[in-house]
Amino acid sequence: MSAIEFAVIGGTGLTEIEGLEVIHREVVHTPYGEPSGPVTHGMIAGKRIVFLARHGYTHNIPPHRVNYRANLWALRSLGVKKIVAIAAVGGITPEMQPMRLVIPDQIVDYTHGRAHTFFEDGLTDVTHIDFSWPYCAEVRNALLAAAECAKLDVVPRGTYAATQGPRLETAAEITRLERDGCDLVGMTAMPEAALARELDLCYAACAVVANWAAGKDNEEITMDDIHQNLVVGMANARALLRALVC
Ligand SMILES: CSC[C@H]1O[C@H](OP(=O)(O)O)[C@H](O)[C@@H]1O
Ligand code: HPA
Repeated sequence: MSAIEFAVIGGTGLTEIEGLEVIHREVVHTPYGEPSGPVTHGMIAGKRIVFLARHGYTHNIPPHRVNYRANLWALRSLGVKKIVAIAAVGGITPEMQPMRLVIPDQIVDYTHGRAHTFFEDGLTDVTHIDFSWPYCAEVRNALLAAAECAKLDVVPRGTYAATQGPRLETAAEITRLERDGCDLVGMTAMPEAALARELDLCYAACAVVANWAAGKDNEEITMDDIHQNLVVGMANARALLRALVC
């Protein structure tokens, strides 16, 4: 069988890839415990990919409880080298309008208490990865090229603020994130991106703006609005994934 081209980690609004020709689902056990669910092997536009739903296929695992280490370890154990993460986010700066796709290029980590490294068991020399550029250029560039090829509107950069959740932020917290230089806010980029780097996996993300972040318009943030925006945004994200393998 052909090699896996890349893995997709789907998040809120993408617990399966419509149009994916499923080959089989594989339960993978790891030294770090169980991943969020079985890994789905499938074909998209004639290429082999694997898919994993970050919050579980029934979307029941909150962001601070995702076993990020098991997810990344499982994908690598299957031979995955490249990962596209799909992530719903709140938009902070004016370009980051609901339903838009963004290919972020930076992260600020505000999470705490998550298992965030593979290098802590004392079995290897103390290891400090370079994380100056947290997203892998090769997959980022492939996403940008796919967007151009499919004529999809994407914002080509943005700083992702990773918050702890599961609650949404206060308006004052969003003001602080904006002051810190953040454009987008979500709850899952960390430790996911850093763990991918620790395993030498080429990892980049497509963020889908689900709502204006707290205080950015005068409306209450409702899950109904988020879901409606994600229906449109995720359809574009799926088109981007198809273009990635065309
Ligand atoms: C209000 S939805 C918040 C939820 O959606 C994002 O998940 P993901 O990054 O997996 O798409 C965000 O990080 C939160 O977990
Ligand atoms: O406003 C938000 N904040 C944090 N995470 C999110 N994921 C979607 N929207 C948001």
